Amino acid sequence: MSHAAAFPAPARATAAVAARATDLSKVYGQGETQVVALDQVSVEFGRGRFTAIMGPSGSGKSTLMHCMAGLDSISSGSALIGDTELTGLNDKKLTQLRRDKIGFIFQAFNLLPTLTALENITLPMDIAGRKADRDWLDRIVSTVGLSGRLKHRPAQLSGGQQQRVAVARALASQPEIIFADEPTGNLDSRSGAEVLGFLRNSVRAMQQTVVMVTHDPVAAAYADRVIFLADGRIVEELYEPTADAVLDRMRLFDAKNRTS
Ligand SMILES: Nc1ncnc2c1ncn2[C@@H]1O[C@H](COP(=O)(O)OP(=O)(O)OP(=O)(O)O)[C@@H](O)[C@H]1O
Repeated sequence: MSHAAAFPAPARATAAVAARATDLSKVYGQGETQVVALDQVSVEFGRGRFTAIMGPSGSGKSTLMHCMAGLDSISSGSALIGDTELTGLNDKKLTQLRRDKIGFIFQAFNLLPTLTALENITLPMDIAGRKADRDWLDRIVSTVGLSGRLKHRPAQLSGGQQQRVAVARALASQPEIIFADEPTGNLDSRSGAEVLGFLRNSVRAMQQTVVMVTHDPVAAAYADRVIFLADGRIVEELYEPTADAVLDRMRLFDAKNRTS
């Protein structure tokens, strides 16, 4: 009997996928003020892959990320993190899932000002009552280039360094998936490149799964794959993107929008 036959297809498919949306819809409001923010979106985020989500303002990028991360409820369809279906989880279970399986990186670094860099990095694990794996932590801290800065407080760090602390914090617990919302939006291009390079490294060297919302074609080019949203639907995908290829697609969508 072949190995393929020994492992049923759904189990193998699940193992390679860190998160999945199936016919996911999100509707805000009712009646005349109703907005369909996501319209039956189906997408898989492969484990150990770096995916960028792009699209015009209002196309549903943040909504997709928030629904997948259990930060917002979904109207219909399903959203899975690993094998866990988010719909039906109560608030306590959702909080646990976010804490244990998901890492977050936001545009505003969201560090606690009174804690040192190291304390910020280990905070989520401290709250969860989990001990950070020392070797893993050392590896993250040295890869992210913060070894000499661990006792500094956020105000004593540059924007790029602060965001690298936030990236290290997201990586510390080796989450199933990291969601990054415009992680370089507040950074100059050099600091942004450092943060993105580090995120890409964490995918290559540590098999981390990263999903990142961005408006920036240069940032998107760090990803393995770019998904384009328009009006709450996935309209295009690009693998191994270059900034130029991403820019071309964006221009194409703009032109289509102007003529439709
Ligand atoms: N809480 C809410 N209540 C009502 N409508 C909302 C809410 N949040 C988002 N929307 C609407 O849903 C649609 C998708 O919004 P979303 O924030 O996901 O877009 P986006 O692609 O992330 O935009 P941007 O690039 O501007 O951040 C928009 O039309 C928005 O106005």
